[in-house]
Formats: sequence, structure tokens, C-alpha cells
Amino acid sequence: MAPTPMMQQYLQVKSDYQDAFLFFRLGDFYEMFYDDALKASQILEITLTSRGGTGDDRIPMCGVPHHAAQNYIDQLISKGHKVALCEQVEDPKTTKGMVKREVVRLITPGTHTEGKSIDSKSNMFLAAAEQMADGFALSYVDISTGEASAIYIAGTENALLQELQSLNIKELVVSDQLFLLLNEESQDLVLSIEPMDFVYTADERLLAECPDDLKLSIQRLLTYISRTQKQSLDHIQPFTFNENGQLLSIDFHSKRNLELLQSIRGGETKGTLLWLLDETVTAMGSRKLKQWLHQPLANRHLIEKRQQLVESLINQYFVRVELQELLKEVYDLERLSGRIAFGSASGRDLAQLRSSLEKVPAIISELANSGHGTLANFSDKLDRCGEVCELLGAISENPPLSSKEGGVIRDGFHAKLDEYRYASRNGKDWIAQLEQEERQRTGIKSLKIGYNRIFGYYIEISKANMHLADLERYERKQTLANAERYITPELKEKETLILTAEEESLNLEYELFVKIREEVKQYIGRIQQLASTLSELDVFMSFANVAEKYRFVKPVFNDSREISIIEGRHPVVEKMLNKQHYVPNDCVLTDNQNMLLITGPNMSGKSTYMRQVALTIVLAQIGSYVPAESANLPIVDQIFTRIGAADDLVSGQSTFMVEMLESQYAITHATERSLLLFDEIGRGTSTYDGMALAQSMIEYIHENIGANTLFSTHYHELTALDQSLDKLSNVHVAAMEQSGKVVFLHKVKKGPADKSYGIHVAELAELPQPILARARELLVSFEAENKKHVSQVEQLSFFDDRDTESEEVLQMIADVNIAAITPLQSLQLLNDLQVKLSKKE
Ligand SMILES: Nc1ncnc2c1ncn2[C@@H]1O[C@H](COP(=O)(O)OP(=O)(O)OP(=O)(O)O)[C@@H](O)[C@H]1O
Repeated sequence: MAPTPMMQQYLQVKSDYQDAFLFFRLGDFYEMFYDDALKASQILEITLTSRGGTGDDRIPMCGVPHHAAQNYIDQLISKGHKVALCEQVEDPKTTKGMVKREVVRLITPGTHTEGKSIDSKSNMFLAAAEQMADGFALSYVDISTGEASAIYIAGTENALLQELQSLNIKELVVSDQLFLLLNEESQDLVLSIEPMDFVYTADERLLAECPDDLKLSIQRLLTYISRTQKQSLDHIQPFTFNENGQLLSIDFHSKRNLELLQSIRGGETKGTLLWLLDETVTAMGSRKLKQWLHQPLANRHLIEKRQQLVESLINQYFVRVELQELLKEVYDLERLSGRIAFGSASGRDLAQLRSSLEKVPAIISELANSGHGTLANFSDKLDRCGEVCELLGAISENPPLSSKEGGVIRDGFHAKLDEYRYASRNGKDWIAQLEQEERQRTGIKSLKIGYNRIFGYYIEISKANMHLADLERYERKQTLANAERYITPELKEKETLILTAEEESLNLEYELFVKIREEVKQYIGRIQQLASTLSELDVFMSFANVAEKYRFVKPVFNDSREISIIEGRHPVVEKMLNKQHYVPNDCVLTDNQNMLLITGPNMSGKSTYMRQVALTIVLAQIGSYVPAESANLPIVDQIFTRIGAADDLVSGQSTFMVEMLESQYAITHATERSLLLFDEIGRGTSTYDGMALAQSMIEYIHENIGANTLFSTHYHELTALDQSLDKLSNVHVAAMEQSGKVVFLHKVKKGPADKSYGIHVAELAELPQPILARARELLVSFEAENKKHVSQVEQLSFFDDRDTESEEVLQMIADVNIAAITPLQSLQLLNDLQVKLSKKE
């Protein structure tokens, strides 16, 4: 059977939106048909029906009410789908034949800006990537706030995907070719192809900061946004680009290991540095803090500028309290700007913008009168946006949510509007008056005058009182179960007056409102700038509060590589410990001694110590104070960590392989200005393998990289390395034995640990006594054995009895150029050596 004209229209539109659920507007519903209906009815748990034809010809269909659509859209988007909203773009009343319908917007995981699932405290970025010779160009924008950035990502697809994950990007816009490259590995990431049939011509201002080879990705991103959103991109801010060297780079694994923004397990915020630091009072501030944590600075001047503001705010407690109260009243100016640009801002949004802007003069004067030069200077950066306030003076005090039902423009703003309103209000008074009169005239107390859309105004009299109705004047209009409804000529006459005035008033009001909204649009850039400055202020205050609350100090920077943290603490562990005492520890690294080999029993606090050093650096380089008695720090360019057993189960790699890959990444990228943290390298493989790898890595870093390095290990044999490596020194985390039990002191002391407390920890874990007793017995015999055979890795027993294979093995080792070998090559070498030796057996 040939499709009906309406279905033809549907199929035509759908052919352009194959990868989206097409929400096809029919009256008060969005309908879906065919496959869309089958799938959506399951996902959304709504009833599947059908239309047209008979039997197999029937078209599967399901629908959602227009007013409740947002909720269903949210559900589809959060599951990684896209929704194309197809609206009637002509007024059915004035159209003959089929109403024209068009997709007005494609909603995708990266462009979804409204709805319950949106977390206003986090950015929601949409990104585009281009492949380059040695990596990728990545650009991303938060459509709701207009913030935009572009960066280079060195490395393979994996590096790109990891960066996307750490920026929490759900959708990536790509070319066909890149789609093919990424499709297999993209997992939850939604890939959208932008063929660039037409290219959006971006305002030069947006691209000004970016190098040329990043521009294609920006073009692709903006073209996609303009094609799918079909709305103004006026609020998109210039793409920020940070030159190499401006930022402290922390790779995806390290961010996760250090739990800067997400905890290792589960990904929640509790237990992260963000959780400790976020005392911001606005959603904008919270987003800014996340951006800073994501990209700490590596420019001393910029860091010190932030520090100065934090310092001034710490010194000005009362100013801070006042400012915080004021900022709490400031709405999300960035999201409001986005809605204004999109033309979706309501009267209430404009009133929120106005009430926020009204706080600015007080914020400025609080800063300017603080008596603190730094704060006074900062206040100069705040723009009162006076013109916008003036424009918004037209908006009423409390506009309703809907902008079309009146009450948005205040009385006294527009003479004609006042006139209409007067007529309509007057008419309503007249009706109230008439009700009184009719009651008196008829003696019916329950008589009332009501209104509905179909019959307009009517007089309602209950059945019981009908005999009292003045039927000479009343004309019967409608009969209900218990009442009759009447009209009179004069009521109808007044009704026309009221309704005309009302309609005129609503139309004029909406017209005025849209005009104001359009006029505000030209100030979006300034509002965004103000928003950014206010959110910085919010973050500085959060830093000041945190510093005060947790006794942080201002770190001092040096231009060498020396680290001197005195009585440093791990702020998050400290907070978690609650009332228990956190044991502070020093970390001193100098140019001559910049590698620490950390030993100590399990659970003594080795990794906590290493993390606290890294967190101190991160805190310092975002401009915050740090948890210590004093800290003198270098500006670090990169932090690499290999901590804990964060199994990469998803990509199917073994723990040991992940450990090797992360080490490889660290060793090939680190410079002498980097900080390296290696926690128990090699424990994922056999003892000798692991020990040999650990030692060769330490030697390599010592000889070739020279980065500040903390290396924890269980291999006590490695502690002898301080004899051969002059920049390496031993420290250990002390523990004590008390009546056969281990007591952790968590104190980092000079020199190597002298005993393994593993069995005591097993005892703490309440392993059965017979196992513990046997383990103690075995330990004694192992130690005795060990003394006989090996004390250093170089003397591994399998090299003892020399024969041809062993000679060859020795030769292969002698041939290795330690300075040039990578960890992966050394792995391969170890494998070859093992193959040789197995031949010998
Ligand atoms: N300085 C400290 N003060 C107080 N408690 C601490 C300190 N350092 C660590 N702890 C506590 O000890 C626990 C174990 O610390 P951590 O995980 O760093 O030990 P570890 O030596 O790395 O252990 P493993 O060798 O088993 O990985 C922490 O969760 C914390 O509760």
C-alpha cells in the first residue's frame, strides 16, 4: 500500500536522520514510527501501537506527549542515542493541505544542554578530532556555557581516547576516515561523522589564539554544531590554546591514580582532591575549579598571581564572608548566556540575569574597599554590564516560567501594553462586579461567573436554584449534570473586549520580551567575561577557606628542581582519618639527591607518602596553598605515576602489561623537570624479573632522565643501589614490633627498612594461625637460603655454573646499551634470555 502523504513526509525527513530517533510532531504528541518505534517503546517502556494498513502493512508507532518529552529525551540521550526534533513549522490554522515539518534541532550526548540529567557543576563538552602526523588535534566546546579549547594530543588513538575520557567527553565529531580508525575502540563514546559538505565560517576572533593546524578540527566542530543545532553560535567563546610549557601535564592514568577529580574505584568524587577543595558557592566556580585541576599551570608568574589573590582573601576573613554571601546570589551566568544566544531564555532567566548583575556593584565595592591592593585591582576586572541591567529593567519582578502567558514585562514600561492590561483588568473587575449584582438580583448565593475556552464567560446556576434564574435575560448555553450555564448579551460584549485586550497584551508583551532578549545578545561576550572572573573569585575563596580550615601554607617556588616539603601531609587521607592523627612527613630532594628509594612494610604508608608529594605539587601549581608546615617547590612540567594495581580490565590488558605500558610512557616522556612516582614496579611478575626491571629502570632514570623520582619497592636487595647511584638515597616508612604485632608509625626515616612485616600484616588480616606459624617457619629458612645464594641482583644464581648457554646469556647482557634500551625492549630481552636458559635445561 502506498504511504499516506504524511508518512511520505515522515520518510523524507527520516532519510536525513538515520542515526537518530525522529520525534515527529503530530498535534500534542511526538510520534515515532517503524524501527524507531520498536526500539523506543522498549527503551522508554511506552506502549507500542500501529497505524494504517492491515496485518503486516501496519506501521509500528509509539508516541510521547509534547509537554513531557524532555524526560524521554533525557533517557534516550543518557543511553548514548540521538534525538531529532521534527516540528510543525507552519501554523496549521493558516495552512491548506499538509503542514510543513522540519527538524529544528538534533539533540545528541554532546549537545544536550537541558534536562535533569545535566550536572550544572560540571562542563559538558562536545569535541572534534583530526589526525595529525604524530597525534591528534582536539577541540572541544561546552555548548551550554560557550567555553571552548583546543589542544594537541601526542600519541596513538589510545592517548586520544584517554584524554576524552578524562575530560568526560561523550561525543566526538570526526571525518569518515577517523571514524573507521576509532570505531572499534570507542566503546561508550558516540562518534558523529561531519562530512563538511558546507563549512561554517567561524568568526576569526574564535580562532585567533590557535595555531593553524588546530583550525580544521575547530571548523569541523563548529560546522557540526551549526548544522545540527540550527541556532546562533554567538555565545561560543574564543578557543583557548595553551602553548607547551604553560601547563603541568598529567596523563590520564596519573590523574586517575592520584584521584584528582575521580576516585580510582567507582569514579565518584568522594575521596578525591576535588572533594576536598570544592567549597565554591556557584556552579560556575565549581566548573572552573575542575578545569584548573584538570590543567594545573606550569608558569610561575601565573601561579603566583593566583596565590596573591588567595593570600589576600585569607587575610580578609570578613571580606570573604561578605563576598561569599553575595556570590551565592549569582546565578549561572554562563548557562544563562547560552540560553540567551540560543533564543531559549525565558523571562525568568532574564530576571535571574538581572538579579545576578545587581550583585556586581556590591562585589566590586567589597573588593575595592577591602584595603588590599590585590583585591582592589581584581575588582577592576569586573564589568557591571550597566547597559544590560538597563535593558533588563523592563522585566517584571517575578516572571512566570512560561514567557508566552504574560507577566514578563513590568507595568509602566510600555504605554500601549499598560493600556491593554488596564482594559483586561478593568473587564475582569467588571465581571466580578456583575457576579455580585446577579447574585443579588436572583437571590442565588452560589451563582458564579466562570470561563472556559469553548464557551467563554458564562453564568453558572446549580440545578437546585434553576427556578430562580432570570430566563428572560439569560440564554442557555450548556447543561451539566448539576448545573446550567447561561450567557447574556452584555456579558458577551464585555468578553470580546477582555479577550481582545488580553490577546493584544500577550502578543505585544512577547514581542517586547523577544526584542529585549535579542538586544541582550550583543552583550553576551561581556557577560561571559564577567562570569569567568566571578567564577575565578569563587575558586580563590574556596582555596582560602580550605587553606584556613585544613592549615595549609603558601608554597614558595624556586627556579631549580629542588623540592623541600617540611611536615607535609596527604590532605585527603588526613580528612578521611577524621579524628585520628595524620603523621606528617618531610620530602627533601636536591639537585644532588633527587631520587628516593622507599622501603617499608605493607600498609605502612609508602604510597600515601608518594601521593602526598604529587598532590602538593598539583595544589601548588593550581595556585592553592599546600598541606605542610613549609614548602619550597620547583615548577614541574609533568607528573607521571605508576601506582597501585589499577587493572585495565576493559581493554583486556594484564596488570603487569598495564604497569609496563605506564612505565614506558613515563620514561619516554619525562624530562628533568618532571616528577616520577613508581610504586612497587615489577611486583606483577616473578621476583627476579621484577627486581631486574625495577633496577634497570632506576638506573636508566638516574643516568638518562634526571627527573625527581620516588620509587617504592619490596625488593630489599635494591636498597644497595645507593652505593652505585650517587643521586639515589634510601628512606623507609617506619614500623615497630610490639609484643609480636606490628605497629605502623607512618614516619618516613632515612635509610632502608630492615625487616619485612608482611606476615604481621597477614596476622592483622586474621589469616588462620597455622598459616601464620608455617609462614614464619618458611621465612626463617628462606632467609637462610637467600644468604647462601644471592644478595644482589647481579649475582642471580642461574649465572653461576658457566657453560655455552650461560656464556651467551652473559654476552647478551654485556652487549646491552643501558642508556639506549627502553623498558619494553628490556622486557623482550629478558624473554630472550629466558628462552636461552630454558634450552639449557
Ligand atoms: N602519614 C600517615 N599518617 C597516618 N596514617 C597514614 C599515613 N600514611 C598512611 N596512613 C594510613 O595507612 C594506610 C596504608 O597506607 P598505604 O596504602 O600508603 O601503604 P603502603 O605502604 O603503600 O601499602 P602497600 O605496600 O600494601 O601498598 C592508609 O590508608 C592510611 O590510612
